[in-house]
Amino acid sequence: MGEAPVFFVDNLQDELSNGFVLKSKGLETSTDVGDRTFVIGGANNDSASSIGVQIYEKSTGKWVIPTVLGTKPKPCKGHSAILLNEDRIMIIIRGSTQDDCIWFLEVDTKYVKEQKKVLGTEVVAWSKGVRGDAEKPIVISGPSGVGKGTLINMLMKEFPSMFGFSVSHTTRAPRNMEKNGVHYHFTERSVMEKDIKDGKFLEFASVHGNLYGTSLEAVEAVADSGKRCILDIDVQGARSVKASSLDAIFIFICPPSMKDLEERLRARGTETEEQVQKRLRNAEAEIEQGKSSGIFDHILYNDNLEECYENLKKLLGLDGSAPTNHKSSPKGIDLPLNHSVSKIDNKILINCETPELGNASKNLIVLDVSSLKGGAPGRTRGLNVYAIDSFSDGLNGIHKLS
Ligand SMILES: Nc1nc2c(ncn2[C@@H]2O[C@H](COP(=O)(O)OP(=O)(O)O)[C@@H](O)[C@H]2O)c(=O)[nH]1
Ligand SMILES: Nc1ncnc2c1ncn2[C@@H]1O[C@H](COP(=O)(O)OP(=O)(O)O)[C@@H](O)[C@H]1O
Repeated sequence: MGEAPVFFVDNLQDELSNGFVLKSKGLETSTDVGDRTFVIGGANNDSASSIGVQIYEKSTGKWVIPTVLGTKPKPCKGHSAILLNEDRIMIIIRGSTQDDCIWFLEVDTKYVKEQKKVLGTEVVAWSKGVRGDAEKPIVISGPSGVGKGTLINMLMKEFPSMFGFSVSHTTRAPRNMEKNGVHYHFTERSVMEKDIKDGKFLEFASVHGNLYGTSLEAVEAVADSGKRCILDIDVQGARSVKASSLDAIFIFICPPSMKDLEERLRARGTETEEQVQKRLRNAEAEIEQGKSSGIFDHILYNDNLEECYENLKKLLGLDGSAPTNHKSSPKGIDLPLNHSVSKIDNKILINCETPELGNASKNLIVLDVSSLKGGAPGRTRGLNVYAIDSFSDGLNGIHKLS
């Protein structure tokens, strides 16, 4: 359990500093980042704010509507905004569900800067805040027919509550047993190319003559289910993920020999002769990349399937020698609609008015943002939350919300 924050409740910062002032019936905030002002919120719609983003450039006096990447928070009854490290704005949603109240609007992070270059427009990116350090996603690559799918299915079957599969998009035609939305999102090339242009993909690549890609939504859907995300992607995709801020474990699966690989690919019976030849031609280069590119943390040889599977589980700390370190996703925080927000160093202090106990009574929630990890396009992890039950007669106890 981390050290509870040491501070004195009575020297809270004035609530009116940058970003805390709620405008237009509390549904909009404005936060200055350098010479730009980020106005977050939106038109009132059934007394809920659509959480839009507008940027006011002081130097030009112009308003800019940025491209907004990532899944944004649901419409809400208002929010507080707190600038962190000049590159992201923490948003605390009022009156939201427990696990949906902390979000980060990234305005100048590495990922946003990259996407600005790719898209050629002003960009901001949403990243949902999650508590604790969930398990890193797992990227598994390897030549066609090596056994990636077989090994992943074994993991998902043995640990159904622990792992979730990132369902890729592809322009490839479905195989007999493949279901749309389960094995892949089978997609028209024009649709996929538009979504890529709109920044909806974490990575994409042309593989064996078809387009494949991992949408941000696919990764987030697994994270939201509280499971550890498994991505089955090619070496090009692994290279892109490695360069992104999605902190993952990279595993390359090698065949015992090219002869074995050819036998397996043919025995699977899912490709035409031409496709088999193309995949085998690509396999040699992929294996070379897998071994020498430095992308992969681990290289596993899939000779005997059971042995390879045991080695994979050992890599993931699942071989029974260590307690399975699967942490059930911690609960969110119970934020009442009425709260005020202050910041002291890396501590965000949320004063929760508890009218039912009279105005004198206050609960304090402290968010420790000193060890944040990850961020868009994935989740922002490492948020530590403490609750301090304080009544008019002084502090009544500090405890970390587990
Ligand atoms: N970059 C990238 N590669 C992918 C993605 N989904 C699948 N692939 C890779 O595309 C290649 C072909 O996949 P598939 O057609 O299912 O054939 P398989 O490898 O024989 O199972 C494999 O190397 C996959 O790892 C993706 O979302 N992105
Ligand atoms: N260790 C192994 N020994 C023999 N056959 C295997 C082994 N691993 C997988 N296979 C078989 O090889 C074929 C390709 O496996 P698959 O999981 O589809 O590969 P990938 O997903 O990497 O293309 C399948 O028919 C599978 O049953």
